[in-house]
Amino acid sequence: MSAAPPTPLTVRIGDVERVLPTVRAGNLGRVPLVEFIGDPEFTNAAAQAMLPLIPDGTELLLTVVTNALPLAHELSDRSGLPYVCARKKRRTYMQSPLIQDVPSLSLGVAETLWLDGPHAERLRGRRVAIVQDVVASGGTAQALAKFVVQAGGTVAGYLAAFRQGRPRIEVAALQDLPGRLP
Ligand SMILES: O=P(O)(O)OC[C@H]1O[C@H](OP(=O)(O)OP(=O)(O)O)[C@H](O)[C@@H]1O
Repeated sequence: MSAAPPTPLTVRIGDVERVLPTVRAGNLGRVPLVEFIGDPEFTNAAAQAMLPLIPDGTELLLTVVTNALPLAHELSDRSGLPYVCARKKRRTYMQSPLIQDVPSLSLGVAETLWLDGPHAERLRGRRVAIVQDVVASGGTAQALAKFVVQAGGTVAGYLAAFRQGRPRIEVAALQDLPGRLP
């Protein structure tokens, strides 16, 4: 007998509704997949709804490629706050980049984040909010927070469109998603 097909999870942000596909992710098993890339309507709705989640006193947003980037861009545009983006690959043009490892327990892959030196410089002395599409274990958020501290800034807080499961940091999110699906 074959297993029953997974029940799709439907989310709604403002007027925009999406059915999230279900994927297998590392040792998490099946999880709902959030994709902002290629979906400006969903991205814009999330960015608009996230505006009130930006901590008071925030001077700059910090995010990371890939899926969080369009969201942070729209949030920056709407809030008027500048943003900086960490990468997941070292680029040849980077100058004295800061480096942080993310030992991702949830997705089952370790990752290295790179923040170009001139971008790191923009964090110095600033109150920085960390922006993500999804926070699951919180490992990526913690690595981004280390960049802020390394660069001489302070972490104003963490915000995400979705909180998945039980992250090890306190994050303001629009909605909760199950950490794993049955
Ligand atoms: O809280 P954590 O357990 O660290 O997981 C959260 C991260 O995982 C996802 O990224 P993904 O690895 O899918 O990369 P992508 O955005 O480059 O697709 C998501 O976009 C977050 O950045």
